[in-house]
Amino acid sequence: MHLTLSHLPSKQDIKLVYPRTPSSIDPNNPPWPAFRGYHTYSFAYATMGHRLPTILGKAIDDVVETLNQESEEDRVVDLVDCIKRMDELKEDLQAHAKLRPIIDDGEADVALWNKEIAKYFQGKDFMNAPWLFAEAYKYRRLRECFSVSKLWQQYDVFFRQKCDTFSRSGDAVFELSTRFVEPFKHKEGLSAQEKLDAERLMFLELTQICLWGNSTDLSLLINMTEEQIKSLQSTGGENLAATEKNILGNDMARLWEVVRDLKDTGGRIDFVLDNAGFELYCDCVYADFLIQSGLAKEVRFHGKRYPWFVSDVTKKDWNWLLNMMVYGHLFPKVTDEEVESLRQLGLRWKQYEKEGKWVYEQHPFWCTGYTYWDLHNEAPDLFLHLSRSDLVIFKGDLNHRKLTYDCAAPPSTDFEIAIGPMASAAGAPRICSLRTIKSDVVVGLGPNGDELADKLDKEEPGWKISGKYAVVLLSEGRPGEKVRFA
Ligand SMILES: O=P(O)(O)OC[C@@]1(O)O[C@H](CO)[C@@H](O)[C@@H]1O
Repeated sequence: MHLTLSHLPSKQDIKLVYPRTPSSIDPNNPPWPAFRGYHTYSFAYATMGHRLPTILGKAIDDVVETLNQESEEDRVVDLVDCIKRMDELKEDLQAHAKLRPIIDDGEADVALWNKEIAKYFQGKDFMNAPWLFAEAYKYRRLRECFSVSKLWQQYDVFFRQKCDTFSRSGDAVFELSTRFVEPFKHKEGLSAQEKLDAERLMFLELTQICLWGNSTDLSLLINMTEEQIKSLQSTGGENLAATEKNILGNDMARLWEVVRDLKDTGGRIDFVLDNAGFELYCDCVYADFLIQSGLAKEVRFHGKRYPWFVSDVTKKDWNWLLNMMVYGHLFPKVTDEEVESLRQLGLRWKQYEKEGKWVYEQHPFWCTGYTYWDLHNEAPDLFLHLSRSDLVIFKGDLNHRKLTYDCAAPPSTDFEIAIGPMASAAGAPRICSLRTIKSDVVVGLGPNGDELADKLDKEEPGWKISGKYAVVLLSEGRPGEKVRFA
């Protein structure tokens, strides 16, 4: 039957109003429209449909390599079961299966995961759940493949890749170690103002080194040649001056003022880490300067409890870096002086750890699907802990996505608005996001940011994922105010 309905009202052009009101925001409904895997031609789609299956395929290859080197039957059998579970996960991913609860494998985050799935993602699948959650969920399921095993619970499928990339970064590693092996000290005869100026210049250059150190993120650079890696990691002064123009939202001058004001007493600075290997090494060079110059008396590094988004830092990666610097033979064709510079640097960093000047931490919240808008509610202990810091530096793209709820906020949106409670809750610390832009969300570009983004969309398609551009954004927070929980 065919109805002719010519007298009904015409369809309305319904306009949703963004940002959503705070009470209607939840993990399935971010403040601005979510990125979802089914948005064909988006980076979310490319990641969910292509990058993640490729990453999983490579991870399976890694486990097979380990299996082929194993001799004990019980270990072999147990590892074969891990591979079966990984195969199932890959099938689920490719079939866009529904997101099931995480098996209770004794990890500290099981309840957080399953609560979020039950409350917001019942019936959702890998493609129609928000990209950030679906992607994080995949890494949690990968963890489960091993955590339910008897003998392979701590196995890291990405460990080989992380070590390889660092060992291919020799030029940049020695460029920095030979410059920073001697503890920081001022030239003779400088006035107080000249000393401060020298510290400011050093701080600004090291901030850029720490920022661009993030360019070599393994999950994106699967097929890079050594030459390409070298050019990305170039740490020379000229290169840094040229790259500053690629920082599209740049609060570095204010960042220096914040850090400078800590000088009298020496502050506490926290790094929420991103990638292992070269990026972590750059973070440590930066943190070393903060300690040496007296700007910080304590640096806390926050890493992941288990392998995460391919290259994120775990405690094992942290230990590996420091021990390789002191004892390793990673780099062929190096001079004795270069080896010694790296060893001295490694020894100094280990000493900081012994003295409690550097502390490595791994709160379970960092490996959940929640964005940092929920940190205050879902990890109050962590919020309280961060609120006592003088400055929390979030490294990299993923942390930036989590700070900003990974949604389509206009590029002109103020960073403080985009990060919600992490800026507005009482006691929120000062926050800085050091991020090379590698995915869709872009905020903090200033009043003309929307036009700038439109221009780049037209002239340089792919500018949001190339890692060529960056932001250094600061939120003042509400430090010193009493933290309150409802
Ligand atoms: O956080 P990082 O290392 O800077 O970048 C991580 C990344 O490569 O992987 C994610 C997509 O899979 C994105 O957040 C980003 O593109």
